[in-house]
Amino acid sequence: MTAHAYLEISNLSIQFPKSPVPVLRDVTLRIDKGQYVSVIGHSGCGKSTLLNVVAGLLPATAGGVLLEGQEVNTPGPDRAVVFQNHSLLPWLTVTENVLMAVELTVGRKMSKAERLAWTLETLALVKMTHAKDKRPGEISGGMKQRVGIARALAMRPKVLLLDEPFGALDALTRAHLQDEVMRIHADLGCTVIMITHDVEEAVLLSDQIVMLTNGPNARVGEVLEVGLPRPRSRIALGADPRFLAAREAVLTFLHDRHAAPTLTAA
Ligand SMILES: Nc1ncnc2c1ncn2[C@@H]1O[C@H](COP(=O)(O)OP(=O)(O)OP(=O)(O)O)[C@@H](O)[C@H]1O
Repeated sequence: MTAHAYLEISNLSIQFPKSPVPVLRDVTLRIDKGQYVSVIGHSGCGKSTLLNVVAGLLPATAGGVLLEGQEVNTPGPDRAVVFQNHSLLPWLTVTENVLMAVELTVGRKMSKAERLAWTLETLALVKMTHAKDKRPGEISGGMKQRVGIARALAMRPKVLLLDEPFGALDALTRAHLQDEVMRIHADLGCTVIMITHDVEEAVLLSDQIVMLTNGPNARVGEVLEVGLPRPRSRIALGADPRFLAAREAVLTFLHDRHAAPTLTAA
């Protein structure tokens, strides 16, 4: 018998109750501790569904997920999710939004002062100290997403699950946040699974890119190892043949071999 990987998704199939076919079929992935893994595939192929199973928000129809050998079947602070739309509580300040997550998870054994210190430390990690007393309505979209990331990081999760975290941001803000997430990943060493539609983002950030085939019955079509050394600079990589080759491989998968269903049907 082979040893378990740090995070192991085994023969996972998901079928929603009223659907005649599974969304995902027989998905198997082995992810090492500290790896940054992106999942890419056409709209509707089941990326969020996969992430929700790892988060423990959705049960597997067949197969399952193991984290450090333990079966995942409920949500837990060891797996924190960041969604595309930050979902901050508008009546709480930035500090209070993060503090709430701390109080519900890692802060249970801390004093009030320790919880606040932990919260402020996490806000510093995402460079949001300057806006700690503002409410979500008073800060930009990019800043809200930073707070959403801080709220997840405040739990110091083993696995950070990012569901298109930069999808709603303009290109410049997006680039800044990608750089921040790369730095945080290097600093904290957490394992990351990120869903994205952006091929360059996937190559820039990831150790591994998991490409899903079109749904229903989506499966892992290919896994690309991105061997680019870290730390990575977007400027330097722009002309790096290894970066360009990785980008080309993902684009070929998505647009030649597994074109969007609407395109092939046309
Ligand atoms: N709770 C649910 N009940 C029934 N069907 C669902 C449910 N959630 C998702 N689906 C269906 O499962 C399929 C995969 O959805 P999912 O959101 O995982 O795709 P995705 O790859 O993340 O899409 P996108 O890139 O557009 O966000 C879709 O056909 C969707 O309609």
